[in-house]
This record gives sequence, structure tokens and C-alpha cells, in this order.
Amino acid sequence: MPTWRIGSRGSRLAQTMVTEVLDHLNAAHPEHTWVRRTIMSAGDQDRTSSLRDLASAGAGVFAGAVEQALLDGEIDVAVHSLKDLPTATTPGTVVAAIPRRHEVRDALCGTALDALAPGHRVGTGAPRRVGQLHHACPGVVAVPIRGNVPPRLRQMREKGLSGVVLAAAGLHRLGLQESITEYLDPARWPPSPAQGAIAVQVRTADTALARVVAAVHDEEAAATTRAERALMAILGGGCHVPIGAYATIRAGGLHLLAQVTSTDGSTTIRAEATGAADQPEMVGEHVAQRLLDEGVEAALASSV
Ligand SMILES: NCc1[nH]cc(CCC(=O)O)c1CC(=O)O
Repeated sequence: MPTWRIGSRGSRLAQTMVTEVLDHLNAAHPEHTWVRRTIMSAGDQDRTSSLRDLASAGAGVFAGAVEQALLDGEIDVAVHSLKDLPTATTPGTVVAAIPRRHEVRDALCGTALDALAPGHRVGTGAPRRVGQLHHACPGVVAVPIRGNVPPRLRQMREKGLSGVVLAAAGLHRLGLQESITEYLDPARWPPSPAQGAIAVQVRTADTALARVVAAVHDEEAAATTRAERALMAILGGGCHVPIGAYATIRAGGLHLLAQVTSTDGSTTIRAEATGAADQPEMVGEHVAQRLLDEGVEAALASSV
């Protein structure tokens, strides 16, 4: 029976995502053997540039090295955070499975939103989170902070910050959920497109392997993230663009809420729509068009 090499970034978060995928694959396909590989990326190695510098160097700075290892045949399966994967598919690769998404929300560690007062400092460098923070808590100072999840919590303590905003999914996967003070309501504070979702990627030519990894696929996670990413593909994507998106499957179909917030928090533009759950891209495109009709481009231009 075949042995497959499954690879990810070297961060502890990436390793836990591989474990999550492997637990599922081993249960569904005990006849296959899976071995783990770690791929070091520029995003892992570079501790000096700001997230924005790295982002402008290309949205896939974290995912790129892992995708390259897949294309070079060093690994057979790549595991990514879907939100860190560029919306433009890398030729020769295909996302063959998106596992069930457990947690999409942002979380505040440290001081609760209500208790934050003007002058308090909160760690986050992502423009979407900076804008949402300023909008919710005028006068609160966003302090750029970067690195993996555990170092960000450490920086909060070391720099005497009142709090730090992180994805709840990452904190949960790392067993750090006790650090969470407050879950931010996704209807008021929409998270990053595809936040919390894992992408399981293979080479396009490996159709048999694609069928094997499809054992971890979840239709709801796929539909919601496809809608969120279709929206982002139109508005320009990546961690450096302040777009929040939150899709849910409801009785009437797939509902998508999107929000763009200027980094100073003064302007938020929201749009939503419901459409067919089996045509998620159409819902994403529809909501993107509504945001454009509301003049979102000017808001984006002034905030990035
Ligand atoms: N941008 C970094 C990043 N990429 C994926 C996660 C974890 C959440 C996820 O799995 O989507 C994080 C950390 C964060 O945003 O707090």
C-alpha cells in the first residue's frame, strides 16, 4: 500500500493541523501510510519585516514554500491555513479537501471589549482587526505585533498591552483557549475570509490521491469558505486588506455578510445576501458587487 508524505509549515499551529488531518485520514484509510514533513518558509524564518512588508511581497509568503515543495515532489499532500492561501490557484495544485471548520471567530485575550478605554494598547497588526478595534473602541491604540500565536501572547505580557486579538481557531488548536477573554461576535466583527479552515492540497495530476484525501472534506466548510474567498478575490485579498466575511448555511441557503472597515475605524461598509449553497461563488460575487456599489473602493484606497 502507498506511503504518502504530508507537509506543512514548521509552526506548532501547522503541526496541529496536520495531526487533525492525519487523525481523520488514518481512520478513513488505515490501509495507507502517511509520513510527516516540515517545510521552512520565508514567513517562518523572517523575524524582522512587518506583516505588511511580507504581505506586499506576495499573499502566499507563508504558504508559498509548502506549495513549492508539493510541486517539486518533496511532499504529496500540503496542509495550509486556508486563510493564508492566495485566492488565485497555484497552477498544478488543487485543494482536494476542506475539513470541517470548528471555529471562525476572532478572540480577544486580556481585557474584554467593554472594559477597553481610550489609551489602552491592544496588540494586532492586521488592518481588518485594527479597523474593527478602532471602530468598537475609539481611542484604543493598536500596537503592531507579529509572529506565531504563542509569541503574540508573550508579547502582550512583555509589552504590558491590555489585550491581543487572535483567531480563536488557532488558540483552540494550540490548547490555549483559556487565554481567551471574549469571543468577538462574527455578525458585528466578521473574521478573515476562510478563517479557521484547513486546506488539504495535492498536485492536480494526482487524482487518485485527491479521492483519498476527500475523506476529510466537509461540504459546509467548503461552501462557506468558497463564498468568502470569492468575495475576497474580487476586492483584493490577503491579510493586508481590511475585509471581514462570515458565511453561514441557513434554511434559505447560503448567507454571506461582509464588512470593510477603514483602519482608523471611522468608516464601515457592510453588505449581505443569501443565495444558493451549491453556487457559493455567485453569493460572494453578489456581495462584493454590493460593497463596490456602496463605494468600498474609496474606503480601501484610504486605508491601505
Ligand atoms: N494570519 C496568521 C494566521 N493564519 C492562520 C491563523 C490561525 C487561524 C486560522 O486557522 O485561520 C493565524 C493566526 C491568527 O490570525 O490569529
